Amino acid sequence: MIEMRASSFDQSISPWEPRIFNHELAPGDPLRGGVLMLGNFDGFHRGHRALAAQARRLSCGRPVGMMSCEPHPRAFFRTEPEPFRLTTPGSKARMLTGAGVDFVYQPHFDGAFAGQTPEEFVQTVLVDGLGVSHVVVGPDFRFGCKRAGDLAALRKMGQAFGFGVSTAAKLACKGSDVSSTRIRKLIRAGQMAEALELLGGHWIIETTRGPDGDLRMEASLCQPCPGRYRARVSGLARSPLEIGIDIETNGGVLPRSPLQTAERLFFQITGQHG
Ligand SMILES: Cc1cc2nc3c(=O)[nH]c(=O)nc-3n(C[C@H](O)[C@H](O)[C@H](O)COP(=O)(O)O)c2cc1C
Ligand SMILES: Nc1ncnc2c1ncn2[C@@H]1O[C@H](COP(=O)(O)OP(=O)(O)O)[C@@H](O)[C@H]1O
Repeated sequence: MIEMRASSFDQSISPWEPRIFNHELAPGDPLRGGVLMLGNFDGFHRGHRALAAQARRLSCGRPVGMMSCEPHPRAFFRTEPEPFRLTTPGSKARMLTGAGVDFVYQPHFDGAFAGQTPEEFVQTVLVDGLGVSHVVVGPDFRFGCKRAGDLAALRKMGQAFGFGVSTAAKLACKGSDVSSTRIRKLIRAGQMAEALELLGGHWIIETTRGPDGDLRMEASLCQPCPGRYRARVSGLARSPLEIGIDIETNGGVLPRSPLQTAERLFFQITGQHG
């Protein structure tokens, strides 16, 4: 376990958003041969960012990718009360900006995908489908049918198939691991400042405009306590960069400054008022 420091991740590279796809890579695709991080990466918190920094350090110019299943396995298996997600695919891509991640492999998580044995997943997805040269996982990463595969199994298969496997110590804050579950609890409990610290300083939420014209958080997103938050909004030519937003109990989002009309808006929450 490594205790978190104020600026322990590298935000300096890849200012663009990653390429997102859910299919295998054709022979000759420049993304084949990459370094792939495995997990779900909901929220892309500072533990995830530490893993991404490690993948980037190992890459030596090879593409860096992230696997991120859709829907989230916890939604598929109904092991988490909804709504729980910290990121939608769109907001996760924005959270990834600047983190040095070139692509997101986003397979559809269904019964057939979940039913693959660890060996089938490695052979079909990692080796044949993506042609990975290296994978990076946290020490507790599990994969394959009934979560049968672990780090030791992955290392063994890496040797057999000729790809490298690296891990990183879990990043911790105040003595406990940084995790998506911990951040969800903080957000629900109204402890936004601490949640934002673990997320790396900001949380990007996706909103859509309902038939009544009001903005609402995407239904799958974890609901913060109602209240006023500081936010930045991007992609609107004539709108202020920094605004206040009120988040209501039902996930309604009311900007405190007039904004141009848009069907879909991403707000980067940076703090809470009062
Ligand atoms: C090929 C593959 C198959 C999986 N099959 C299962 C499964 O049968 N049961 C399960 O709970 N999770 C399965 N998972 C999901 C992961 O183990 C998943 O990350 C985990 O359930 C949720 O992780 P968390 O509890 O660490 O958030 C599978 C993942 C992969 C990549
Ligand atoms: N605090 C952390 N430090 C380092 N790696 C982490 C941390 N939290 C998760 N990981 C790793 O990141 C990958 C994605 O983890 P995931 O299970 O999606 O996140 P979480 O555990 O936060 O729900 C996995 O390989 C996991 O082991």
